[in-house]
Amino acid sequence: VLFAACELGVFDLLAEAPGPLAVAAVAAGVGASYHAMERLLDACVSLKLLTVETRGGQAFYGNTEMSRVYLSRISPTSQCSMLLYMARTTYHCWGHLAQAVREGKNQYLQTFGVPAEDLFTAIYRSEGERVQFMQALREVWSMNGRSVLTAFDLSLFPLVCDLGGDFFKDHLPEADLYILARILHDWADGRCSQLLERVYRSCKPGGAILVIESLLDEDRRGPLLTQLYSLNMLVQTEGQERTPSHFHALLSSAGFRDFQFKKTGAIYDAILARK
Ligand SMILES: C[S@@+](CC[C@H](N)C(=O)[O-])C[C@H]1O[C@@H](n2cnc3c(N)ncnc32)[C@H](O)[C@@H]1O
Repeated sequence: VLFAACELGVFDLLAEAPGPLAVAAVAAGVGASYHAMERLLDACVSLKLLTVETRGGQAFYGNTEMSRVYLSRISPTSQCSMLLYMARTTYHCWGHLAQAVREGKNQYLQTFGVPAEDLFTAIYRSEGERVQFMQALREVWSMNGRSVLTAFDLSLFPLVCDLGGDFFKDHLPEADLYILARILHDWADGRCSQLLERVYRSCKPGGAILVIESLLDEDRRGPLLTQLYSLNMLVQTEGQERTPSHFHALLSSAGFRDFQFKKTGAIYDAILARK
């Protein structure tokens, strides 16, 4: 329901309207069937995605505060691109979850007919898909960027490296701080170790690595969102979400020390380790 309402532009139309709109106006505004739109809007109301008020026997629909802030494209904290990416890509991969659990691997071949030996060739299987994924990735930082970047005092590290090129093969520049946000969760332990060892070798003495990921509780009993992300990593990548001690083991075997982690209380958490 959420995906369809986003895809149809219902939240955008309501965000730009001077006030709540009747079904006919919404259906005409987004080019949809009246009767079908009425059902979608009513489901959105029950899901607390929309408000409804009745005047003169007619229902008028508007955005809830949450929809206004996160679901309309004109909002600076919009999450629309991520929702569209989830609707068009992630959701389809989840349809093969049972098979992913049987095989222990992602479902690009079954879902989209593309082999996933080279993971990001499958993820970026068309230019449109690459652009959609990039736009989607950016959005979360409008909500969660501040909490991960203020988790530690980063003023000690003047030269920061955002890894580009092919980080498994290309030369990595020397820097005081390397930020790996949502990178390690794409990869199995062996590939993570390979990358972390490369980062360690390039890192200046006294420098650090900042890993930004959604951390599982040490006993793996939660948070539910992170457990679901970990299943998402199964259907879409070669990786998983990890506990702090799992990250500690990976980082310390690459040479890093002084491991610290901070749970931010939001989706993504932060880990800092020093060379
Ligand atoms: C889940 S995204 C995270 C992107 C960004 N750090 C963020 O948090 O928004 C993983 C990123 O890793 C990049 N990537 C995958 N393989 C790579 C490689 N071999 N070298 C460099 N970047 C790579 C992808 O292009 C993608 O942008």
